[in-house]
Amino acid sequence: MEKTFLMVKPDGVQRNVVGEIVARFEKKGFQLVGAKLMSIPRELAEEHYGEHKERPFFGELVDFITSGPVFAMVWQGENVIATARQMMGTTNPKDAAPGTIRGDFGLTVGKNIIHGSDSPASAEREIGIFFKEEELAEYTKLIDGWVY
Ligand SMILES: Nc1ncnc2c1ncn2[C@@H]1O[C@@H]2COP(=O)(O)O[C@H]2[C@H]1O
Repeated sequence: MEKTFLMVKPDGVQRNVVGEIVARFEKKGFQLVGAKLMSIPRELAEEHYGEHKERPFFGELVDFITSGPVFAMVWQGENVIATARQMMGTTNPKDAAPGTIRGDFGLTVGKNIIHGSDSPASAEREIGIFFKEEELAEYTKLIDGWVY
């Protein structure tokens, strides 16, 4: 079963939408296998956003993601990487469709509420950066028979 890394960014935590975001993925049928509220150390933020190192907004991005606690999560389910990105909406909330997380809660690309892995390789890398093996729960939900 596919896993992805999702993170409510500092703006989402401050704006009290953690519960609503978790509820959306739960209601969709995905399974939460790991979660924690945490402050990201600068080095971890730089590693997480390493692919953007040469971008002009890199410093701003790292400053922002370390500016307050984030809610880091691992979710599991069929096609969860792509489906979660659809549920998040486009990176820039100004283009995100209503009904998506960024479309409903965000206004600017710098404060776009949520991050989600964009491929199986980045999901594996990001889960490994943020979570230890023992922080992830493997369990069965009886309701899965009504989801799949
Ligand atoms: N022009 C920009 N200025 C500031 N931040 C940006 C810009 N473009 C992209 N980003 C951020 O860079 C982030 C990289 O991955 P995220 O999906 O977390 O969401 C992206 C945006 O929040």
